[in-house]
Amino acid sequence: MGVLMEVREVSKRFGGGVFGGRHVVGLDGVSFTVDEEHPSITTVVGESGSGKTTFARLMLGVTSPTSGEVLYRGTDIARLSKAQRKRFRRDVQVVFQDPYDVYNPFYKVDHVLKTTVARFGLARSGDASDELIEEALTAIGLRPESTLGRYPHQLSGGQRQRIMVARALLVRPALIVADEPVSMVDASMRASILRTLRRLKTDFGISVVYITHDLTTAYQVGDQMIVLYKGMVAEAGNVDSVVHDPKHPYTQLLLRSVPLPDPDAGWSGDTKPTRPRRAPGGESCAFVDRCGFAMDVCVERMPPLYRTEPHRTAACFRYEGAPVMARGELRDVLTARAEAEGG
Ligand SMILES: Nc1ncnc2c1ncn2[C@@H]1O[C@H](COP(=O)(O)OP(=O)(O)OP(=O)(O)O)[C@@H](O)[C@H]1O
Repeated sequence: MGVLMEVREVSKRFGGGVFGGRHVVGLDGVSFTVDEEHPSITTVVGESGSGKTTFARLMLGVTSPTSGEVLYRGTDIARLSKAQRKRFRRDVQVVFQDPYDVYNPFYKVDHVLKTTVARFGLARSGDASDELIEEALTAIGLRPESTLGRYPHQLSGGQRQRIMVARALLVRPALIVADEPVSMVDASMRASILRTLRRLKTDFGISVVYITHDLTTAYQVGDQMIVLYKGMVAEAGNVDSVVHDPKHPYTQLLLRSVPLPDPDAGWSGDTKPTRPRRAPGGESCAFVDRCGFAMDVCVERMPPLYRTEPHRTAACFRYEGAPVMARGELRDVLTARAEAEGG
């Protein structure tokens, strides 16, 4: 027991190469921990290109960091032994944005579930396999008799996605990384899938990293939130306080553009884009060109993460005076909440 996964000061750059061309920053110095004893739902939000998918791919080990480490049970995932890798593949499951891609259109949906049972050796007989599959479908609110025996195209996008959640649940993972799981699903199904994600935590003790550009669903499903901007953490903390009292002007901007379930939810401050002030070639706050609060210091330096409260942090000079977080301390900010709540 203890720490299941740790993302430690991870950065990912694309391109550049040996000839020194321009590189693109996918992720920059992000730290994060998944604690096995205190399952939690962490939402990672940000607009297109903010680094959300890069974050997911790093956690899944399908891409490797340019610097920093991704650890699974204390071992760098690039250096797992065969046995550790097998366990990792089982412990950490993924649900993708578009479930249709995962299905083979020539096979009934049962196939994708049976393959998972076989791959992980979850059952000793066909009957035991069927039983497990039915259990998983029922647990996520699907009726096996109206789901099994059908082809992918005979089900709705929402049903296909829920089968993907059932598939992940089959192996009883410790963590599910869900990358935009409801963005292709209609509104009625969306709420039900989000409820299912929460039940994964409450009923099965599974942590979820929920990746989305949609603050409304992030608010509905998450315990804690990491707001990414241009690959960097702009703000992080527990979902309620981030949404009801956003600290970073970028989060405030994001919140201004979405209808929240709570109409009384206010936003502190007023962020209007101002004229670009970024110093050419200089290091400045990544958000300075869009920020209505930009000060001289924002053009001169990059803001560190300030720990505005024990479980909150924001990379913004407006909070100068609050303790500056040490490298990697983000995991403590988010863990502090999990500990405070006992899960
Ligand atoms: N394989 C790649 N090669 C080059 N650049 C990449 C690659 N993958 C991502 N990037 C760049 O890294 C940055 C972060 O991309 P990423 O896909 O992680 O963002 P995102 O927040 O998931 O966006 P979206 O919501 O559009 O999927 C972007 O600028 C993107 O163009």
